Amino acid sequence: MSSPSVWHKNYPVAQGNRQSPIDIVPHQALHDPSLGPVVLNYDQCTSMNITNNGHSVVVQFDDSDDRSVIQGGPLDNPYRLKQFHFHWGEKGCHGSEHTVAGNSYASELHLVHWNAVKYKTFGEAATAPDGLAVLVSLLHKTGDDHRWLHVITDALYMVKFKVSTTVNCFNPKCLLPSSLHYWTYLGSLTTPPLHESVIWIVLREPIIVSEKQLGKFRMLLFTGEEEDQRIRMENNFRPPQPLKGRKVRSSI
Ligand SMILES: NS(=O)(=O)N=C1NCCCN1
Ligand SMILES: [Zn+2]
Repeated sequence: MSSPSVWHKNYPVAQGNRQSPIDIVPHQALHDPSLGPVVLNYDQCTSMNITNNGHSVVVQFDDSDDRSVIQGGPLDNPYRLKQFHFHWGEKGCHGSEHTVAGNSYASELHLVHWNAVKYKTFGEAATAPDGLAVLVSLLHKTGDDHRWLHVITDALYMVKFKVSTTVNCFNPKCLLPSSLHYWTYLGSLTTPPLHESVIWIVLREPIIVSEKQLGKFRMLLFTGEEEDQRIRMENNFRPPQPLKGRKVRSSI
């Protein structure tokens, strides 16, 4: 994938008014008492496979019905879970896309949902201003393993190259922190085509992961087995973008 600094050449919206990620400044966020809790109804068995798609590792879900949805919070409809994926760095505490008061985390989990009430397909929703909702878990590196992340990190060796393997009955609720307090703002996809179609819901509390678990993400490759070059998949994060007058609201 090309560098974020040149994306605007092919995707002028990269310099738009609601781009993501952003730096979240907690004391500048507006507490909005009308913001209710986000409600997650993730059916256990809609996960299907884990894929190295050449720029991240993605767990896909069966989104043919409303078994796994998010609703409430800033959302006017239930949004259907389609996939989750991660962004990470090459070392230390860099790798998240959103930052909090200028501080980045080692990695960031994106749970991608689409508004199947208003739109017929994910593709259609992905170009609509209220089409997508992405729930974010920030991954903080300390010493301890995350007890459930190992289910994903233990499968990564099977998708070292750009391939896919099955993942059954994985409920991503286990990758969220105990508190569902969040910041929310209107933004975009953080990868091309950078559509300005995402309602972002960033959970305030990070989850704790270990260096060993992060290391397993970093041994993934951007390249396929048949390619001569072996390019490690790391630093697949876009840096914070200008706020352009947007307001970030807080649930608490
Ligand atoms: N990092 S992101 O904003 O979630 N970007 C995405 N691009 C395509 C499909 C889903 N998500
Ligand atoms: Zn993402």
